[in-house]
Order: sequence, then structure tokens, then C-alpha cells
Amino acid sequence: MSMSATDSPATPVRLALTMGDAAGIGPEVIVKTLAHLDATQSPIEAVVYGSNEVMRQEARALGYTGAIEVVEVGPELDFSKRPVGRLDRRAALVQWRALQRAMEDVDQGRADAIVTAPWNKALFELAEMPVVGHTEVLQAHYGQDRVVMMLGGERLKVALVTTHVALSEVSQRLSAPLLREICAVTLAGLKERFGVARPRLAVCGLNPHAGERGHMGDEELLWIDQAVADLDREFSDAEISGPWPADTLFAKFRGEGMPYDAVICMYHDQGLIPLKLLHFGESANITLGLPIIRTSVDHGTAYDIAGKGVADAGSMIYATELAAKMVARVRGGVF
Ligand SMILES: NC(=O)C1=CN([C@@H]2O[C@H](COP(=O)(O)OP(=O)(O)OC[C@H]3O[C@@H](n4cnc5c(N)ncnc54)[C@H](O)[C@@H]3O)[C@@H](O)[C@H]2O)C=CC1
Ligand SMILES: NCC(=O)COP(=O)(O)O
Repeated sequence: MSMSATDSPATPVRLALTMGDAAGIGPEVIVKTLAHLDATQSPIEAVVYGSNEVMRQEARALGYTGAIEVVEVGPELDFSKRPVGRLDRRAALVQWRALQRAMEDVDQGRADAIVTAPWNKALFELAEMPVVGHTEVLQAHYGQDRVVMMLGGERLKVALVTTHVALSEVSQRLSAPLLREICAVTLAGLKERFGVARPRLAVCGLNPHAGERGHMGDEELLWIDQAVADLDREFSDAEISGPWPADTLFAKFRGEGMPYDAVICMYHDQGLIPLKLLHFGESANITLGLPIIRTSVDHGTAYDIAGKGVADAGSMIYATELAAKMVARVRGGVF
């Protein structure tokens, strides 16, 4: 999904790329993304929010000699000895401040959208801060009652009803009103962010075989069947079907084509395992339901390979170009 200078929007798209965890692969995939944008003469202006010292070290290590514009968020922090592949308090502060500063700049019109490199949620323990993901921070900052975590590639897009919740709690968290909110935000996102005129949503069941008529769990019989039928009636400008047995539903995405515009998944791994099998490295995390555009990578901080120069930047590139496309769509342009 490369964007070239010939199909660029009239005004360049300025993206805030947050560096994430300094000890992970975030700085590396960002440098590789900048190299890709240079090589493709992309009209995207990428500005990195993080540590200037860390970005310089990473660029040196990778032999990148292009310009890097950095908004420094940790001027008092000494990164001359950069942490690699381990939890570090300085990295916690930088990853937090980078997102805060990027949101501020988007809010003030100094950037068009945010693209986040991975951060390590556990890092926040070291700084005695709440252990949260970007999604929760963005949701709180923009005061949204409901946002949706969608991960998507060219063919499969999954939207999660529950996200970072223990499996043992999923059933209690699910409800018809929650499913309705997730479907409503997902439909609006597919229309506004992806330009899908009449979205087709497939809703997964919770249980194996969607409950097999109550023999393998009864949530489908108790409320999911009815909730999906009600949603399909309510949203007449969309097609909403299900609850489908998740295993056979995802099998439909093995061939060519796109049987549905998005799959609504009841819990994290129900959606992310098929997504990563099909699209890992070629997909992005998109937060729907925000007044701004935010995309992210489909992977984490990968401490096992940090500092080795072997990280695949495919997802960071995908997320960056997708954000630019979305900005162009909001402006009324086409890529
Ligand atoms: N967007 C974000 O901020 C995300 C952050 N995380 C965080 O990352 C941390 C580590 O999570 P894990 O479950 O270990 O997932 P992970 O994605 O960091 O690593 C899983 C495996 O995939 C490999 N991998 C990941 N990205 C790669 C890339 N770009 N190129 C080549 N190989 C790659 C790693 O080397 C590792 O073997 C956790 O703290 C988690 O919360 C996880 C997912 C998303
Ligand atoms: N599994 C996806 C994930 O953890 C994304 O978290 P974040 O984008 O909210 O930081």
C-alpha cells in the first residue's frame, strides 16, 4: 500500500510517530519507516516524538543518514547508555510523554494524526503509573465513552468487543448493549475511515460452534442470537450477521476476496490470532471512535530481538501509510 508523490494530497500529511518503549523495537521500525518514506518519495512528513538521543543511536546503528525531526520529550533523561530489551524507568516516562505531546500537537493542529510504535504496558509499574495501553489513554484524553480496537490488513479486519480482559471474565463483561456500541462504532469507522458505503459485519459466537444449540455454552441462545438479529434490523444501512462459529468464519478469509468488511470478535485472541496468521507485518491497529486518527503497529516491543537490527518494519510502514490515507479521506482527497 505505498503512496507515491503522484497521488499525494495537495497539502502534505504531517504525522506524529510516537517512539514507544526506548528498549524495544519501536525506534528501529521508525527509522526503517523513515528510510522507506525517503525511498518512495512519499509526501508524508513524519515527526518522531520521543528521545533525540535514542533516535540518533538507532539511526547510526542502522546506517540511516536521512534527516529525523524529533520532538524531544525527555530532555533531562540521560540515554547515552540506552536500555535494550529490558524494563527501564526512563523509557516509561518517554513513552508516556510522547503520546501526551503527540495528542497535544494534533489537538493544536500541528500534526494530522498519530501513529504509535509499541510500548510496554508493564513498564508503567516502574514509574508507579497505571498499567494501560495507548487505547485507554486516547479514550480518556478524548472523553469517549466507547472506542473500538480494530486490527486490520487488506482483507481481514477484526474489531474486539472485549480487549485486555482475562478470559475467565469475558462472559460476564459481554452484553447486548456493549455489542451494540461496538457494532455502532465499527460501522461508523468503516464508513468514515475506510470509505465503505454499506458495511458487512460478521459477529462471532462466544463458544465453540457458536454454542451448538446450547450444548457448548448458552450465551448465544440467551442473548447473542437475538442481539445480532436486532442490530441487523436497526442498522439498515449495513448487513450484520451471526453469531457465526469463529473457526469456520475465519476459514472464509483463506481464499481471495473479502467476505465481510469486518469481523466482530468477542475477545482479544479470537480476533488477533487469525489476524496475525493472515496479515502479521502487513496490518495495523486502528482506534475507532476517536475524533482524531490513530493507527499503530500489529506487534509489541519484541525485547527478544531489540537492538539486533532484524525487526520487520512492515506493520509500522502499513500503519503510517494507512493514517495518511485516512487523513486524505477526511480532507476529501483520494489516494
Ligand atoms: N501496539 C502496542 O503497543 C503493543 C504492545 N504490546 C506490548 O509488547 C510487549 C511484548 O508483547 P509480546 O506478546 O511479547 O508480543 P511481541 O509482538 O512484542 O513479540 C512476539 C513475537 O513476535 C516477534 N516480533 C514482534 N514484532 C516483530 C517485528 N516487527 N519483526 C520481527 N519479529 C517481531 C518477537 O520477536 C516475538 O518473538 C507487551 O508488554 C505488550 O503489552 C503488544 C502488542 C501491541
Ligand atoms: N494487543 C494489542 C495491543 O495490546 C494494543 O495496545 P495499545 O494500542 O492500546 O497500546
